[in-house]
Amino acid sequence: AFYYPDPQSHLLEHILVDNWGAYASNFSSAITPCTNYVSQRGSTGLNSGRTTAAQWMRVLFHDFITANVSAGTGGIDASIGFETSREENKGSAFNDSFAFWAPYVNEYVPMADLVALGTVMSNNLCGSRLMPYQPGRIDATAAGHTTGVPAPETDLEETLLFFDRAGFNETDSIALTACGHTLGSVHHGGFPEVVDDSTVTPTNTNGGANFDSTRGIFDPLVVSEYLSSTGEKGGPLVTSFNVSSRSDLRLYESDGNATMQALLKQGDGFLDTCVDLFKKVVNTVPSHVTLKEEIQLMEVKPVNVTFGFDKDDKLILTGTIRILTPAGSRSPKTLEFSIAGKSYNLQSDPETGTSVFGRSGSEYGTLSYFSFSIPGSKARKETSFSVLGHSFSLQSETFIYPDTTMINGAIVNASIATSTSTECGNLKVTIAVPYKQQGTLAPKVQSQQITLNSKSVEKDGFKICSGIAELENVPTGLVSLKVFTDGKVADVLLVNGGAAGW
Ligand code: HEM
Repeated sequence: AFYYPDPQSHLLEHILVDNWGAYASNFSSAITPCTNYVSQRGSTGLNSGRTTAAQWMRVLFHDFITANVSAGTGGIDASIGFETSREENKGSAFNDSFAFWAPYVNEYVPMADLVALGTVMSNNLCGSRLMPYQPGRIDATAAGHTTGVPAPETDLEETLLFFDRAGFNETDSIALTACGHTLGSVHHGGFPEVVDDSTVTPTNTNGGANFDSTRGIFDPLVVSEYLSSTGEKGGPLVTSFNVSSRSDLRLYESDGNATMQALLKQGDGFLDTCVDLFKKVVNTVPSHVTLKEEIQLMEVKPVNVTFGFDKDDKLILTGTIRILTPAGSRSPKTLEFSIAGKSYNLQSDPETGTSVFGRSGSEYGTLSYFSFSIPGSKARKETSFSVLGHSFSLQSETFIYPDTTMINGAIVNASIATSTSTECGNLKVTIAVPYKQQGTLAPKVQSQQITLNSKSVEKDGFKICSGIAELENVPTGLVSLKVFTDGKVADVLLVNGGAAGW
């Protein structure tokens, strides 16, 4: 199958862009609306007083703040998953978030990239600016050695030391804390020393006391309400009945409120400041990690493109083209698809989706989809096709045949179509599988080889080689198969999106 521009960028672009409607990634729905709590269903969730979009940012903060930038250790590496029993990481955010993210982990998407992505999504969907996103983080295999997360009772000096260790000066620490504390709440359930039980009600069962009057909107309100002592007055870490729990007050006042005043003056520019600071946080990684290029939005994106065989066992090339139309423009009803000097007129599918990309004001971009099925006689031996002047590469020499490549429980069946002159035994097939692991809710990816039988069948001039393998356990998410010819990857197939609904 073909993933543009590559499997990793495709998967992450899908989460970022395909927000709602047809082919949506289920990632966005967790924080739609932004007050949503995804970890409990129905009225239990609605009345929980918890906010998934906020939890995701708190997870980022706790994974990040134990970074020691001068030693090059820690930062965004998902080590927080191993550290949830530490007193400094109390609260439900960590396990809730990792449980939701776990099905999205696979060979191309480590948990650490999802920790970063969670905050990017919270910014993108909940009223902030679109945040740039670079993948390439590497998951820690154990808890980090460094401890020390600021808690409500931590004194100012130590709080600033923790931030400094992670590369943040006083001004940026104040601003980052205000940016984080524009979403969500402090909960009596977890922090009774900050919030008393008066907040616990049938419609707020965990007793969430909000940081500002809009707990689901990324806005500068936390700053203005703090400075004017209106609304939530900066929230429980400013106003707590327990003076020693007023950590935000101590921090904001540490420079005589100069930073908070400056943030207020910025107006909506506060959002740009937050994006810059969050960018620094998500990109704080251990020194052995090099982040990759930013994920680029694809206005024209082929998805699910693969060679296969039709009911008469003839080769076909199938897939769907996704077109993003910005708000205010009309999405196309037809589309020209060109291959081998011939053009095909595609009709749009009835179902469309929407995206924060292409957004203008309160209107979203529209995603429309155009399915295609091209006879193999036209596509075979071609090395590319094109749509709206964008060219996409292809090959049909050796491919994983999706119809008979599947996973049932822990059993994998793989089929490879290749030239009739190839020996099945000369093809190498590997599978990378995410499994549960001890000590963290983050799955761990392991690879193994699939041996192909020497027996084969023929279809439309191809030899089909097959093999079966048993996995050590049932996968927790998407598995990736690769076929190699002469030591080079000839084709990749992503199988079994599962709960993540890839
Ligand atoms: C002095 C530093 C900080 C302290 C002492 C602190 C402390 C806390 C506490 C006690 C909570 C309540 C958690 C709960 O009840 O579930 C909380 C919530 C939160 N914190 Fe902080 N925090 C600090 C800085 C930050 C920073 C820098 C960020 C973001 C980058 C951040 C993001 C959040 C978010 C989004 C929530 C809401 C979580 C929810 O609603 O579930 N915090 N913080």
